[in-house]
Amino acid sequence: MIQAKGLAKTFQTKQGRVKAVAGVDFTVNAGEIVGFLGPNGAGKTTTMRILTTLLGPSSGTATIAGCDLLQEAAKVRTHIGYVSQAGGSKPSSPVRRDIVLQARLYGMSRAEAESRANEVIAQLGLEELADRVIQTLSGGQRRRVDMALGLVHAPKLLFLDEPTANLDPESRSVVWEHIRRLRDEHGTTVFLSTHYLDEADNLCDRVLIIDKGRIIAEDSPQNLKAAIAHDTIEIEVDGEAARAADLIGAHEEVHDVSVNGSVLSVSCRGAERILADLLRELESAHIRAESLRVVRPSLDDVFLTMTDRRPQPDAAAVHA
Ligand SMILES: Nc1ncnc2c1ncn2[C@@H]1O[C@H](COP(=O)(O)OP(=O)(O)OP(=O)(O)O)[C@@H](O)[C@H]1O
Repeated sequence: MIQAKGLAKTFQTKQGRVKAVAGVDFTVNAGEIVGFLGPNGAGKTTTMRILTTLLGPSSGTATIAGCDLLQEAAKVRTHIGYVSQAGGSKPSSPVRRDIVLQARLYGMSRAEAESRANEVIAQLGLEELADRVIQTLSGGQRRRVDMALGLVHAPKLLFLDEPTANLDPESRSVVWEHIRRLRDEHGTTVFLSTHYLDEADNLCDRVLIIDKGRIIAEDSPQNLKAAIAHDTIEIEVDGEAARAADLIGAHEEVHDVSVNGSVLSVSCRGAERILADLLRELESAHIRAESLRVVRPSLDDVFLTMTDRRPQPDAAAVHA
């Protein structure tokens, strides 16, 4: 659905040249929900604006829904929807009227526009709100109206710029549910930027991490977590914690063991694979495990490590 090749954008400013996007290559397949992550100023919005034909690249190209971004920009626009962070709704308009107007702007007759408005209103659960004036809606409700506007022409591909920024947890999960349904029930491909790593983890099949204008990682949240960060097993033992730490530290899959009172923190790969081994070792040394807990790495760990916000011994391997 998206194939970006060497996309780059340099802005000319009074202070000099700003390389916002430094040559990105990536693919988004039909039916995927892909998250675009990166720290402030990494180049997310610039890349999105290029892909949605709002900004010309300095170099590189892309194919969007089978159309060439540069040669067939008008055709690209018929296949995509874009919901910017600011949204596109008119605050003083009632919901249905704004959606019908948007459909008319896409060239639909009044009857077609009204029928399509009813479809997207139902799709986004806006039936009860259809006659309300947009400025009276909550942030989450308004975000769904913005999405309805972006979907009015039934695009194959929807770009969402930080779809749940500043929403409360409940509104966020409602928006997530609608994004999932868009993909599951309508086959829409979704490319979204987000600052929320839990959003990427919960919602996205794959994430792209961009930093300083370059894509530095591209994989499923699960694979990224497995590649970058260790699991931690916390084991509470009944005495002889130092001897237990020596025993466990000798296991080849164990990266590090630290001791705090009677609790061992075991940093390792594949906790579930080695847990039984570790418990057997302790048992044969007559050390009882009182309790244990497995702590999984989060996508935050991946992000902080990959964007060099936190040093990690294995980061270089993933960068390579
Ligand atoms: N029109 C412009 N003129 C000059 N520099 C720009 C322009 N637009 C963006 N930039 C610069 O390009 C870089 C990337 O900006 P961009 O908005 O794409 O980042 P972002 O990843 O979307 O950041 P954020 O998460 O803060 O929205 C930044 O250094 C920004 O200051």
